[in-house]
Amino acid sequence: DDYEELLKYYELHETIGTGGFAKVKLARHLLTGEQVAIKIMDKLTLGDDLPRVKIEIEAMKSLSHQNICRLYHVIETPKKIFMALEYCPGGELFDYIIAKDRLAEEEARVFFRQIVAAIAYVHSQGYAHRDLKPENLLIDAEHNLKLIDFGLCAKPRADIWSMGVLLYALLCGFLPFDDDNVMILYRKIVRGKYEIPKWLSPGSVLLLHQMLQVDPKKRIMVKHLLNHPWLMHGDSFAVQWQSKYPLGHLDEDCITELSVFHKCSRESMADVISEWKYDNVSATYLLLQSKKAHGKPVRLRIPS
Ligand SMILES: COc1cccc(Nc2ncc(-c3ccc(C(=O)NCC(=O)Nc4ccccc4)cc3)c(OCC3CCNCC3)n2)c1
Repeated sequence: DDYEELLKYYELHETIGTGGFAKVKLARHLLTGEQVAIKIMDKLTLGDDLPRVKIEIEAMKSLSHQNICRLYHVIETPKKIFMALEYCPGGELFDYIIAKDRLAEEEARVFFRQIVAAIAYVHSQGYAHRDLKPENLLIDAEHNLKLIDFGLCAKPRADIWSMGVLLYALLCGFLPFDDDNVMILYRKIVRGKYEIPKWLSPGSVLLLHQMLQVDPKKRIMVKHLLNHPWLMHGDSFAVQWQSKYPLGHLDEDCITELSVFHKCSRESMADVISEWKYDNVSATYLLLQSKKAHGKPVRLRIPS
């Protein structure tokens, strides 16, 4: 059946989310013991969306960044597409903001710097996010943000306004433009007027004004956000948006552990990994790299 291949490498646990055309389940990768999110899509349900899904999966294979959920493994069967993705134990930023009512300016700044870094990186790879919202930003084990669910379109300008809405939600705990009636909501958006709560600092009010401009030409550009005074407040430095894990660089310890496990030379192991087939070798290498980044031993489990 369609799950046979998947269950060779993962043990499946509870469903952690259901989106439009996908279900996301928590799972554990057997060889490394690491938790992953398995995104399950049904080809029949996808219908005409299948080509777009394939394009986005190809795009995700080239997106490797500390603030973007990593793709580890793709398994395609007659009826299903499975994607093993980075699991974020902290859940959605949306729930985190609700639980805290709103974030202090310092915490909002740390998170917002990570959002700007992720978007600057996605743009540098020639993509734009289509659906920036607190539900699509997850919190990892080190309390860092990870961007998910890319709808890939080439309208980078659209992302600045969405980032302004996100920053407003972080600082205020509610949205700048909101209404149950979608026509009233639309009118509020094109009018561009929003409430400025008394707790907002003058610096944050100015930045929001620069991002929430109705006229896209008047909006601040991502490259000017990277060293914007509000983002640099305190002794911070400009946002370091480049990837810490460029695809070309392979980690020696992970190669060694994999070559010992597969009883082959380190050179041939490095060659196999560099093919980036997004099979179990890719998943095992990337999950070993993740273990190392989290201070865990770079070790594989002997299958029982
Ligand atoms: C602990 O409690 C909790 C509670 C909640 C979550 C977690 N953790 C947690 N970790 C990781 C994920 C995940 C990672 C990556 C991707 C992804 O990158 N997709 C990108 C992607 O598939 N593009 C794409 C490719 C082809 C076609 C179309 C698009 C998708 C999902 C997750 O999901 C749960 C959903 C639930 C609904 N809101 C969004 C998150 N949840 C944990």
